[in-house]
Amino acid sequence: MENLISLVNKIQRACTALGDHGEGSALPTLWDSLPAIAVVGGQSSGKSSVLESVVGKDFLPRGSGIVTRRPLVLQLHKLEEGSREYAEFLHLPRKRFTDFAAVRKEISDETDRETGRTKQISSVPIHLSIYSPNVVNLTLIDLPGLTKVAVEGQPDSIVQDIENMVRSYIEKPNCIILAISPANQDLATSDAIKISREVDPTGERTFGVLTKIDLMDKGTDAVDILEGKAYRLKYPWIGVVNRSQADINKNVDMIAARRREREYFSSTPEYKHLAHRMGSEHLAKMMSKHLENVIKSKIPGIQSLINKTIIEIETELSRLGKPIATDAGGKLYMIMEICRLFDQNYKEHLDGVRSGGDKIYYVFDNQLPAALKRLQFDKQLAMENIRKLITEADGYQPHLIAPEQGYRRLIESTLVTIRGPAEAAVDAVHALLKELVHKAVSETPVCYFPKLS
Ligand SMILES: Nc1nc2c(ncn2[C@@H]2O[C@H](COP(=O)(O)OP(=O)(O)OP(=O)(O)O)[C@@H](O)[C@H]2O)c(=O)[nH]1
Repeated sequence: MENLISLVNKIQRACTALGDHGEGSALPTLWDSLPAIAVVGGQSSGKSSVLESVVGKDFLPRGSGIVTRRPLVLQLHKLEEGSREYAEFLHLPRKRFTDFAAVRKEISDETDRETGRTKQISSVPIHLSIYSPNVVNLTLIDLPGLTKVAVEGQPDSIVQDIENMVRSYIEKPNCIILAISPANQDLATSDAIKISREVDPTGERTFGVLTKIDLMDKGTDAVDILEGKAYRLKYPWIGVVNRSQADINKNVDMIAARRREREYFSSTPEYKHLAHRMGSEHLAKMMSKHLENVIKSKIPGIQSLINKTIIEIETELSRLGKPIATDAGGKLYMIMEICRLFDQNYKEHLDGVRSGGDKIYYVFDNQLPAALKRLQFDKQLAMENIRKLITEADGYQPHLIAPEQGYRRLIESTLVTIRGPAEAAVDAVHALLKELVHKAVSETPVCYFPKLS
């Protein structure tokens, strides 16, 4: 079963390498059909903290304002006990990061590379794989935090842009939504619950996570929510207690934080009875199990989509013809070869080896003579007209030998009459030659020709 998640991880990486980020990709998109878990929530709701707790490592950029500005596809791979943990980015294939502070820096730098050092966002994801004995196999997508107002340096559209980006991920039926809401705020105002209700009204694929339980006002607790009495979702709510800002400042490590979280739930009287299904470790295990089940149910569909895509791409490849040589000599040879093949086909069409050349003969043998016959030469060459033209041509001078000027005028005026049919014949032959060029192009096996108009 664990292999299923790794398999989907590999397919996701292949999609990104091929530029498939879902809708809008040039190729048929496979990305959209792969199940994934997207983490959504308002800014400072605790998304990064949840992700770090699940991984058990400090590795996400922190700071005030908007920090996550590109989707982060985080693939967790479980290693055998005792193995050394490391991280890898898809955009830096052969580089292993063992220092997680460097991972954090690379996420920031890579975000800046795409968006510039502005506070803009981009929907092109960063792919990070973490290999560790302390993780479960899981793929999570961290998305920018939903916000209500643009801060300085951001366009007014940022609020809507973030919402659109988040929506584009979570509205896909294959997306499992991890909706993060802070317990110290009224759930009715939770951005995560609001947006996930819109895209998943039945709650089939939404998991509610309640953070900051330790920060609730004295005398209040989250028992009603965690027991599913208030804000019922299809799956039970999971409460977590992440590191506070003071803990982060004091460099409290994640393992200690997880231990403290366990102790918090098992020793707080209100939550004792729920302790077995609370906390980041439980969250990670449950999401991994759920992801596996979803993948299992989607495998036949994914398989048939891959097969269909392979067939489509192979057809496209064979339509494109032989691969093009990379060196100048090879390219020149290929161009000459294509020209030669085209030339041969075209000539065969004209010569009658292939069809089409006979239509040109028909124009001269039938169309043009028929049109000429329809002209009224009788009127043009009537004695009366000839006499008039000849007389007018010489003016007051008597013609001595032959009325040369008159003959010329007569021939010129007759030629004007046949101009129309002659031009129609030229146009017809031109159209036929173009048609033969198209035919010869389509019959030339290597189709690298620019589209002929
Ligand atoms: N005490 C306590 N503090 C928490 C908890 N969860 C998060 N925090 C603190 O809340 C602040 C915001 O948490 P983050 O994890 O950065 O929130 P975020 O949603 O990723 O924020 P953005 O990236 O800005 O959208 C940090 O100072 C955390 O230490 C919690 O369960 N308990």
